[in-house]
Amino acid sequence: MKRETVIVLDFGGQYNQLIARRVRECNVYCEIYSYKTDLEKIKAMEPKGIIFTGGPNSVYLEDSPSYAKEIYDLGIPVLGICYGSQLMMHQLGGKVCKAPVREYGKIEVTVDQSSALFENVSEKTICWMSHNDYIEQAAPGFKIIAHTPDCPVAAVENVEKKLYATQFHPEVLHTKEGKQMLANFVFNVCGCAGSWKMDSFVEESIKAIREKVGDGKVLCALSGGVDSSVAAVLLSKAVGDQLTCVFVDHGLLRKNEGDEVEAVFGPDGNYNLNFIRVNAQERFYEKLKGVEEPEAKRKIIGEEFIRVFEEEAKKIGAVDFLVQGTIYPDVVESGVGGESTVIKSHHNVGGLPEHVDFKEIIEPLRDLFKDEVRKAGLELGIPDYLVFRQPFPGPGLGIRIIGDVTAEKVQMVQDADAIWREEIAKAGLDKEVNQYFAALTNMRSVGVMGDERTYDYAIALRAVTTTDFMTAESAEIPWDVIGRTTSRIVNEVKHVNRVMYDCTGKPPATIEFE
Ligand SMILES: Nc1ncnc2c1ncn2[C@@H]1O[C@H](COP(=O)(O)OP(=O)(O)OP(=O)(O)O)[C@@H](O)[C@H]1O
Ligand SMILES: O=c1[nH]c(=O)c2[nH+]cn([C@@H]3O[C@H](COP(=O)(O)O)[C@@H](O)[C@H]3O)c2[nH]1
Ligand SMILES: NC(=O)CC[C@H](N)C(=O)O
Ligand SMILES: [Mg+2]
Repeated sequence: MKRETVIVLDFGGQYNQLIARRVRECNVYCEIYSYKTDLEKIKAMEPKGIIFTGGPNSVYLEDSPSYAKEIYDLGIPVLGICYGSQLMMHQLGGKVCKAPVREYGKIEVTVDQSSALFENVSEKTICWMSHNDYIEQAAPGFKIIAHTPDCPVAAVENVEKKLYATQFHPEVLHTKEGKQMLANFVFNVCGCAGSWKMDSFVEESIKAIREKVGDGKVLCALSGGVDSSVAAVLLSKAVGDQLTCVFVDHGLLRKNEGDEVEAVFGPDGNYNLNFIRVNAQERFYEKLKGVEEPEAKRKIIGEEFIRVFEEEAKKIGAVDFLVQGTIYPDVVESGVGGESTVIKSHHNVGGLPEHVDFKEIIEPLRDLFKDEVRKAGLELGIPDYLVFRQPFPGPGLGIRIIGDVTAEKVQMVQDADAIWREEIAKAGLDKEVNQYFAALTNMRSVGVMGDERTYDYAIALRAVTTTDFMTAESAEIPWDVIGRTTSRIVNEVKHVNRVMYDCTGKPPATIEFE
């Protein structure tokens, strides 16, 4: 019997992997294919259902991604999401145009009538929207099943043809009952049984790594962060002594971080690893001198990392494989996960140089989200305090200092960041807030301190709550915590005379500043 499969057709949305993941959470196997995939190929897979993703384009413009119209006549259920919903309406005779009011963020959606898609969903339900265009008129044969004050067509259905579409994104957690809606599509509309189970990820990965590596040598890029720690422990279980972990101190780490990582993973630490710490501060500062453009900075850091790994590999001799703790969000934001646009080149994906002197890069966590990586970490017996640490980006403070990077600026942001982290921990907020840090805006402004005029830098404080780091909300930190932090920073950190709190969510901002 064929394995029950739902196919996600990728039109360039940012959340495609989330859609696949929600389907997998229903115990239904799911794969993502580009919209450029031939209809015959899709038909041959005999999917139980097809989901069209969102995407940045406008369906009514020429050259926007489209698909063979026959897909709607196969009798296979189709769910269109955002761009996907607009495409379905556009192709089947509805009208899509620029919306008079664009919707962004959480919006209350009113369900107008019962539908297989909305079983067990409240009549008024908070959904997450992100669109500039809208469906002005549904296609003939479709019934409008939900709306919002600014969006007359928030969801439609054609029961007979098993076609469904939502302007909002059910796959993101901000859509309160989105999981239910996707489960409704998968079970009620596609008629899936939900008998597929994800095999034990850890076990399968260890087996696959052993097969690939054989008796070769492996270098693991270890930052001490969650992802590479999980990758390193996984690798060490798989190939033992054939593994060497290399930790690079590029001078863009948080205060005292180099020593802390060494204490855990080094010779006196808890793991029996071949561990090398490379102090590469000077060469990174030299390469970054005077560079302001964020993507240029990311690429320089990405390349320099690799050059350091290559040099270390040469010293060890005969190293074929480089392991990185890359996870899915790194891939999608770098714009290489399918049809999505480049938001920022993560140093370990889009920031990699063209030529890398290893036979192969192994990335065992590449398809997982952060919370899934954490689950794998726990399964591997890594202690809670390591598994639940907040993430820290590979390019480090290099992308938290807007504009050019200097050793003085690094010190400012390190000191401010240490104060912010200390105050957050003291207030007992470190478990609730998923990522928090200080950044150095490149802005200088006038202040007055001790009756003297100052013309100094502004620090921005950031704290966000999120589960998957694909979307995030600015955390509501009590004012007294922000106040205490502010006065400590301006008093204790030289050349800072102003502190701001970033209230923006993601989107429209991102978590990091560059
Ligand atoms: N300072 C570093 N030294 C060596 N490798 C690094 C360093 N920083 C990042 N890397 C490599 O780049 C990968 C991606 O970095 P990233 O910050 O996303 O992951 P992480 O540090 O492992 O986990 P976390 O997201 O929790 O910080 C890491 O998994 C690691 O392989
Ligand atoms: O290893 C990394 N290399 C990078 O180049 C990078 N850029 C962002 N991040 C982390 O990814 C998450 C999402 O960040 P953004 O909202 O800023 O894209 C957040 O957790 C960021 O800290 C990175 N991690
Ligand atoms: N998120 C999306 O899929 C956006 C679809 C389309 N570009 C719009 O703005 O309406
Ligand atoms: Mg990190």
